[in-house]
Amino acid sequence: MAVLGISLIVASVVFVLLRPPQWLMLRWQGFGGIAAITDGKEKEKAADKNQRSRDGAEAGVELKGLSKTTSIATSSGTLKQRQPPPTIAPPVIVPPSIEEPESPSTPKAQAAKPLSGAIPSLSLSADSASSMMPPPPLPSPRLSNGRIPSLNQFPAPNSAQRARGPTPNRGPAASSSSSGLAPPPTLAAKPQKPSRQVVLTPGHSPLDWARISGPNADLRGVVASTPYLRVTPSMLKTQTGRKGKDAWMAINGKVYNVTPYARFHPGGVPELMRGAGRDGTKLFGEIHPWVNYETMLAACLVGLLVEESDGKENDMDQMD
Ligand code: HEM
Repeated sequence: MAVLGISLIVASVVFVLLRPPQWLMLRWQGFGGIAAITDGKEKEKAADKNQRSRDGAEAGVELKGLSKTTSIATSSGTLKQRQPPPTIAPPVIVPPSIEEPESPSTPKAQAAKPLSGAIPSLSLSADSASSMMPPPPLPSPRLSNGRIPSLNQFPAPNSAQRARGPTPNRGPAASSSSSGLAPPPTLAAKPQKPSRQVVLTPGHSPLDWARISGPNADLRGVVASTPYLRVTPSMLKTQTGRKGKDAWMAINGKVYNVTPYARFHPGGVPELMRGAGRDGTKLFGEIHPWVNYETMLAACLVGLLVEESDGKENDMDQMD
């Protein structure tokens, strides 16, 4: 029984091989893998070419005319050989010199001749490169000074990330234009200028001044029982620190005796005396507006700066 079944299968296979049905032929044609052989001469020729095409298929040779209708010609009445479907060859470049004119009436399989055994390969010649992706753009032209322009500024000057309008003033460090981490400007910010401080004599440091000008200290230079005075500009003008008199200075409406503080002044005595006998509010604010003069000179407060007429009408002792 098994022998009978195997025999039937073998007979079927032999029959299909010898007389392949039409639908099977079309499918093979779709794969481009069958060629017709018309006579015995061509049969041998094709067999030889098939062998070479199988060898050359891996090398990228092309079978021409395979998409055209082919049939198994039986002009001689003999069963013709059928070549197996070749492997799908990768796209190759066929030089025009090996193209042969085809007759439209006699489609036939034709294996492309191998290029003298050489394996076709892609080349980067000018012709082939023209159909490829264009190369990346060349770098920007050099500047007049020969240097390649670079993005040393981020964001770029024309970037949308850059704020419009003039560059905001971020304090003294903004002039360097390289640091955006400068502290925000405040009224207490200290400008970056060369220091004009002087070397204080021993015993005249800020700590020494804080010690001697404590809460209970009285450094006004007047009789201890004297109340706060109403100081007119003419009175203030006489207190210049010369001719044995103390130096008074008005700052924001308050009059201080700055003589005790002079040798403790970090800016030096001459600088301090520039405001002696006058209203030094503007001068003081131009140099060091951050200095807490009210606390430092609390023990030196003489009185209040008043108008000239107020000083004449009222007695200085009546000042509160
Ligand atoms: C209005 C007259 C004054 C002038 C012309 C003057 C001038 C100066 C100058 C030039 C400096 C050095 C600034 C620097 O570091 O380069 C300085 C520092 C200083 N002055 Fe005056 N000063 C005056 C009044 C005062 C008064 C009344 C006080 C008292 C509260 C005072 C307290 C200080 C302090 C504490 C410093 C050190 C500031 C710091 O290190 O930041 N100055 N002054």
